[in-house]
Amino acid sequence: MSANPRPEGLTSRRADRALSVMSKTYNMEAANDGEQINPHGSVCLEVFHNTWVEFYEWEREYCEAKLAALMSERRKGASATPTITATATTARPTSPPGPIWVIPCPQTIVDLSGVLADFDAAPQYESCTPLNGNVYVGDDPDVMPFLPFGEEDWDGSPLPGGGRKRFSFEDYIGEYGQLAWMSEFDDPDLDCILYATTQRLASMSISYAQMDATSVFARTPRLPLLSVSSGDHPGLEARAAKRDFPPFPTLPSTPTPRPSAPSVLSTLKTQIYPLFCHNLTCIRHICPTHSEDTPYPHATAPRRKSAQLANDDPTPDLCSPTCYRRRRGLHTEISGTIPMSSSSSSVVSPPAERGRRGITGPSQPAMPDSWSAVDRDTLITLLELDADAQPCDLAILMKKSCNDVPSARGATADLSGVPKGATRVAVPKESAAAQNSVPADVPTVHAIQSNVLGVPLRILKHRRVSIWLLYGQQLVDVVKSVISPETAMVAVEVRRSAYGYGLFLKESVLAGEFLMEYTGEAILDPTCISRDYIIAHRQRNYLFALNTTLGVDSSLAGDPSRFINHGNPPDLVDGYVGAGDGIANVYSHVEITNGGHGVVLYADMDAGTELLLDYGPKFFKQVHGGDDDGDKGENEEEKEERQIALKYKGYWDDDPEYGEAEEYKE
Ligand SMILES: C[S@@+](CC[C@H](N)C(=O)[O-])C[C@H]1O[C@@H](n2cnc3c(N)ncnc32)[C@H](O)[C@@H]1O
Repeated sequence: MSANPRPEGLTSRRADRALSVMSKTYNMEAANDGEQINPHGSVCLEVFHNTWVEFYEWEREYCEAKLAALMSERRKGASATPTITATATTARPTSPPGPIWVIPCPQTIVDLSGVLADFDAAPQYESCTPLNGNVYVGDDPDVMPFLPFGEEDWDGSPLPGGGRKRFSFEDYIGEYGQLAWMSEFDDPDLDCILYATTQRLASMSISYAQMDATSVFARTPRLPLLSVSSGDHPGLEARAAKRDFPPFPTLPSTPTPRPSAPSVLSTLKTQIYPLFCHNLTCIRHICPTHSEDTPYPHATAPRRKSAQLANDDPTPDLCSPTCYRRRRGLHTEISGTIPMSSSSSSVVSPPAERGRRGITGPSQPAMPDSWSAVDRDTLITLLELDADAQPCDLAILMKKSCNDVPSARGATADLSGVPKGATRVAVPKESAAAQNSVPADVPTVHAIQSNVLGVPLRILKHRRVSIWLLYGQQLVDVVKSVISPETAMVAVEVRRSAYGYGLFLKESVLAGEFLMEYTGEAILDPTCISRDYIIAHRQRNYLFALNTTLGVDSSLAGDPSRFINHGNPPDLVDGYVGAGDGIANVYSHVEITNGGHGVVLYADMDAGTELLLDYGPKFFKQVHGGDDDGDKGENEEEKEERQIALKYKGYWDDDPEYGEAEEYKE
């Protein structure tokens, strides 16, 4: 592919030299320090050296392949488009002191021949790291991360009174202790190489402790290995947990896998639930106010058979045409209570059940072939929490076909009807009517749902189960992991819109349906304030109110919901000044989601529609400089009010249940 000569051997010659320098330095320093040469030291050095060489060889090929893949789509319709012929040469960063960094830096040469020249200029937008949940940042480090160029005026246009509005450098710099270039450079490639090295060494049965003991990797304060932290610098493992890796062999695949559903759910059952305050509004794991003991609810036998449950749903219209209940005519043809007996002639078995009966006689229905062991465990746990959960709700939660759920549900039950794996509780043999009534003194499925799953129906209908827990001072993802973020979110795409980019639906959604969570960095007030300068300068605000303590900012990390533009409230005749003509079709709500408060978005509309959310009355006036001289004309009180409005541009949820994030106050 490349017309340019590749620098064969260059990288490895340099790396060879580097190894010899490193070995000498290592041995010399160890000798100087009177240390014994660690027998693992040379192995660590050699593996590091080889990994370094391989990484940069791989990186060049990877970048070229990526470029080619990115261009292939464009080429299809653009045969005559001119191409760039050039070779980009990037040098690795030069060396700060330290044994590892005496390595002469190799050059990476990326061949750009064949890259199309006519890329469309994209609308301005902030780059963003993808997230599938809020990350708690709190306060930014005391380092100024952004230095606008001198020529970047407010927006390039003259102000009404003459002159041009410029970025307020002095105020902005005052927010930080030092400038970014004054702080030490953390090379992300070096973390990749180090991490891959440690994985390789581990596979050679060299333990992390042994690697650390060589001190090969820990000689400079910037490179503590694994969990070792020096000063404010987190160890390699802590850094690795917070980043995505490129797909270099032996690096963890991205995104970092979340704990699998069974382990999350069994943790919930055995470890977290007993510590969790049963009061839904309480966020403490050991709660001094609501101190009652709340044991994990006993699984109860289902009181209803699938066919009966089909009749319970008060909102049958929510079902799709493929719903098993529709196919069996249950919505329209059967009214009243379906007889309890499975031998009742009016109850038609779902296809899977019928098939099994034909072969094996009157045995249990089987798990559908497409269901994995994790699916099965998830279903069992959900049935343990609510043995009589609606099959259609389960189908939504599990993202499975409605038709599959009844047979899967049947397959989890043994003859007495208790889900397999559940703690058995004797179910008195009573009349059907008595079984259907909920005894007052037993923690019922409704109580269980209130305690564990939050508001049951709403959550079930909105495709998500979320729970908020503090466990051992850590925020723990619990049930939401059952549903992967991808499947819990409706299909959307980011396209150009009237205001830069916008977010559009790719599938129709129902009234009030859960769309997605607005994720980003959960930041505290001082960080909100220091980021205000950038917001005002770029005139793009991605900061959303979360609670009294935190804002969620998706300017640096977030999900596609960050592209939702503003729409005026439908009942506001003239809209807000400077806010365009669009009408809001999305509403937001602060709810308890996995790991803490989260902003969630709901909607009602057809595929292709652009999602628009009402940013609130003050947003455009105060964020987008309705005031001619910006901050200058404000007194302190006005400034504070503006900053608060900025932070809380979203809707306040004044429900006391979601009031304050106590854990962040401490
Ligand atoms: C959360 S971002 C929305 C995504 C943004 N359009 C982008 O391209 O990244 C909010 C910013 O979009 C712009 N915006 C959104 N809705 C707008 C509207 N109705 N009128 C003018 N600007 C709008 C403003 O710059 C606002 O600060």
